[in-house]
Amino acid sequence: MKDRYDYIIVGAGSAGCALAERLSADRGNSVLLVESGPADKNPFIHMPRGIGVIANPGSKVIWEYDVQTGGNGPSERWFRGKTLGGSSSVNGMVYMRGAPMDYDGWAAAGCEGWDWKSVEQKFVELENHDLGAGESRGGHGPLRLTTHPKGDALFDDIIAAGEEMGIARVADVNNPKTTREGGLGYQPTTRHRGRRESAAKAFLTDAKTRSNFEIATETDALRIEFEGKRAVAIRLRSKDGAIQSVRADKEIIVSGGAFQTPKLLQLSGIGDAALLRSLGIDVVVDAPNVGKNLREHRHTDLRLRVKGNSQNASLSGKRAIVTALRYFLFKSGPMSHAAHEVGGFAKSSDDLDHADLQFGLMSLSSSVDKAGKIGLDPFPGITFVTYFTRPESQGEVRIQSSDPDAPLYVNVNFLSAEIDRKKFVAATRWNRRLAAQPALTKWVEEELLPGPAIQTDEDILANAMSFGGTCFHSAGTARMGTDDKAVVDCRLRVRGVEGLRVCDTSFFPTLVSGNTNGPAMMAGLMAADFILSDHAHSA
Ligand SMILES: Cc1cc2nc3c(=O)[nH]c(=O)nc-3n(C[C@H](O)[C@H](O)[C@H](O)COP(=O)(O)OP(=O)(O)OC[C@H]3O[C@@H](n4cnc5c(N)ncnc54)[C@H](O)[C@@H]3O)c2cc1C
Repeated sequence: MKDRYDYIIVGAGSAGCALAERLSADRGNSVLLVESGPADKNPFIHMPRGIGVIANPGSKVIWEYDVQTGGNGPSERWFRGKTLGGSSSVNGMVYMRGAPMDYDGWAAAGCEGWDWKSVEQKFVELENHDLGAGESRGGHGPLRLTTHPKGDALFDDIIAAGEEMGIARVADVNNPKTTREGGLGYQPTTRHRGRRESAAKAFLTDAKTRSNFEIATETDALRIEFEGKRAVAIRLRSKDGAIQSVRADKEIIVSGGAFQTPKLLQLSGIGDAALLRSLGIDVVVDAPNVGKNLREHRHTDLRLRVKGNSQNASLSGKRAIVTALRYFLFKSGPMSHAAHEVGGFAKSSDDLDHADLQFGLMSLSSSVDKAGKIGLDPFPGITFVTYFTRPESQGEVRIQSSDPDAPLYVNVNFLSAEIDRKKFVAATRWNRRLAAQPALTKWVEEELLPGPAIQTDEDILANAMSFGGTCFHSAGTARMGTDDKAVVDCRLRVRGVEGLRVCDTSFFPTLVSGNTNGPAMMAGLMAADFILSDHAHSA
C-alpha cells in the first residue's frame, strides 16, 4: 500500500465496488479500496445456498450484531457481509430496484437528480438481464441477472393463485408498471450460470488488474483524519495489527454499509456532540442525526405444510450431500436457487393507487426445535414472505465506546409507526388470502405459522416478532437531504466538512420498495458521476 491516493473508498460492498470500478476506470485517478473482510475465496460464497454455511456464528465473512427489535421482544442476531462484495456476497440474491415513486419522493423532497428517470438510466447501465434489454431494462451492463426458470408446478400455481386474486402474471417484476400496479412472476436474481453474482464479481473482476487501483483486504478503517474541516487521511489497521495513515488527495468515500458507516463517522468526530464528548471523542461536526433514521423491512411469514415440490428434503441430511455434489458438478439444483423463486408486488387493498406489499416464495420451511436450533422441517413445506415496502418506523445505530472493536448499539424500533402495524396485519392477511386461492388448494395441507390460533389484529401484532424477520435491508443512518438535519447533501457530501462523502444504503432518506442490493449498486454509479464531474470542474 502506498501512503497517498487520489480517492480512498472504505468498504468493498455493493456500493463501494461499483464506485471503485467507475473511479478507477480513468487511469489518471489512483484509487484505494479498503475492506475489513478477507477476499471472497470461500466457495460457499459463490454457491447460492452456501449462505447456510457462511452465515454461522464466528464466520470470517460476516459482521454480527445484537439488534434490539423495539418493544418488549428479545434481541435478534443480524449479520452483514464482510468480504469483497460486502453484503452482496452473503445476501439472498433477489434482484429488485424499488418503485419510481420512491426515487421521485427523494427528488420531490429537494434532491434533484434522484428522480426515477435519472436513476432508471443507472439501473439500465448496471444490468445485463437474461430477459434482454428493454425499455426499462439493461442488457449490456456488468451485473449478470438470471430469472428463476419456469417449469415447477407448485411455483406456477402460486403465480396462478395471484391471478385468481386479480394480480397480473408478469415476465419482469421490476417493470415500473408492476411495481405500481402489482404483478407476480419468476424472480430475477443476481446469479449467473448457477453462481452468485456479487458486486465484487460484477465490478472488480476486471478492474482489479488496473495499475492505478489497489484493494486492501483484511484492513480496517479506524478513523478519518481531518486538517481543520477537511478530511485528508484514513487511519488503517492491517491484518497484523500495524497502524498506518493513508492520505486522500481528492476525497474519502465511506461505503461501510448502514451500520458501519455511521460508526466510522462517529468514531471520527461526526455525530451527536454530547454522545461523542461522553466517550472522549473530539467533535469535528455536531451532527446529531448520524445513526438516526434507521429503516428496515420486516417480513411476515406464512409457513405451509404442502403435498410436494418443497426443497426441504433435498437440502437435509444425506440428500443434502447429493444435492451439493450435483451443484459442484453441474451448478444446478436446489443449491443454485436464490432465496425466492417467485416474487413480485401487490396491493393490500384494491383502492390503493400503488402496490404496498412485496411477496417472495421460499420453496422451503424451517422451524426451531426444543433445543432452540433452527432446522428445515422433516416434511415438505414452503414459506410465503411478505412485507410492507415503505415502512416509517425509525431506529438508531450508535457507538458505545471510542474503541472501534466495541459492539454497536442497534435498535431498529420495528412497528413503532402506526402505518407499519396496520400494514403488517394487512400483509399477514394477504398471505393467507393467496394460500386460500383455488389454484393452491391441491397443494396446501396445513398452515403452520402464524397458525390457526392467531386471527385477530391484536393477536397478529402481539406475536409479530415470532413469525417473520428482518429483510436485512437496513438503510437511512446518514440521511441525504436539503434540510439542516440531513447528514449528507444531495451529492452525498457530508455536511459541515470537505473531502468526504457517504455512498451506501446509509444515505437513503427512506427505504425503497424492494430489496436494497441493486439500489446500493445504482448509488455507486450515481456517486461516481457526482465525484468525477465535481473534480472535472474544480481541476
Ligand atoms: C443476509 C442478507 C440477505 C439479503 N438479501 C438481499 C436480497 O436477496 N436482495 C437484495 O437486493 N438485498 C439483500 N440484502 C441487502 C443488500 O445486500 C444490502 O442492502 C446491500 O448489499 C448493502 O450495500 P452497501 O454497499 O450499503 O453495504 P455492504 O454491501 O454491506 O458493504 C459494506 C462493506 O464495507 C465494509 N466495511 C465496513 N466498515 C469498514 C471499515 N471500517 N473498514 C473497512 N471496511 C469496512 C464491510 O466489511 C462491507 O464489505 C441482504 C442483506 C443481507 C445481510
